[in-house]
Amino acid sequence: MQTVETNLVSQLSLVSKGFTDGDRYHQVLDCVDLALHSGDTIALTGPSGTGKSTLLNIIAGFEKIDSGELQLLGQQAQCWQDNHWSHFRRQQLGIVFQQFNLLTPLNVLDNIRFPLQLNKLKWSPWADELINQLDLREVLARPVETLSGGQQQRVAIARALIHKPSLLLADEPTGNLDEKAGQQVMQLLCELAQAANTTILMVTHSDTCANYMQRRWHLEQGKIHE
Ligand SMILES: Nc1ncnc2c1ncn2[C@@H]1O[C@H](COP(=O)(O)OP(=O)(O)OP(=O)(O)O)[C@@H](O)[C@H]1O
Repeated sequence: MQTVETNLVSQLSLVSKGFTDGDRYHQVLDCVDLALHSGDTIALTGPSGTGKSTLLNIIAGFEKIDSGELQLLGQQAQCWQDNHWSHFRRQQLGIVFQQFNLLTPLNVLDNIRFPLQLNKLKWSPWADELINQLDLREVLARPVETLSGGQQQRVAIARALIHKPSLLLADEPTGNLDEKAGQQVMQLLCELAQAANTTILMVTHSDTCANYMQRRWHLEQGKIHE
C-alpha cells in the first residue's frame, strides 16, 4: 500500500525545464527531484543564471515544466487551471520577488494588507510585529514608488508574510538591505517558520543568510546538490 506523506508541501519528480534562445535550447533543470516538508527552511544557492528563479517560478506556477511531475499539497499541480493556481497563491503562498512587484498606485499599508483583504483576514498582532520589526511604521502612508530600494524590499517581505503562508518563496530577500536589516529579516523568517510551520525556500548569494536556514541546496548544471 502507498503511504501518503501528510507533511509534504511540495515535491518535484524528474522535473526538466529549458528555454529556447533563437535556435539554441538551453536546459535549466535536468530531471530534478526534490521534496519540501512543513517547516523546512532551505537556502537555494548557485551561480548566476543557473535557474534558481526559474525553480521558484515553477513552484509558484508562473512557469510550466517541460516534463516530470510537480506536486503541491498532495495534488498534481501541473494539471491545475489558472483559477486553481490563483487560489493556491492567494491562500498558501508568500512570494518575495527579486524586483519586489509592489502595487505602485498604492501606499505601503495598502500593499502590506493586500493579502489579508484577498483572504478576508483581519489585522493581527503578527501584522503589527512585522511592521515594527521591518521598521515600516513611519512610512505606512507613503506611496511605495517614493521609497528607497531597501524600504521597498522590506514592504515586499511584510506583504509576503502577513497571512502566514504555508510556503514562502523568496528570491534574494535581503539583496538590497544593509547587514543589520538583513539579519533582522532572516530572524523574522526563522521566527515565522517556527511559529507557523512555514516552509521557506530562499534564493541567496550570501553565506551569512544561508546559514540561518536548516539546509542548503546548490543548483548547478541543471542538478541540485545538498
Ligand atoms: N522566460 C525566459 N525565456 C528565456 N530564457 C529564460 C527565461 N527565464 C529564464 N531564462 C534563462 O534561464 C536561465 C536561468 O535563469 P534564472 O533567472 O532562473 O537564473 P538564476 O539562477 O535565478 O540567476 P540569478 O542568480 O542571476 O538571478 C538564464 O540563462 C535565463 O536567461
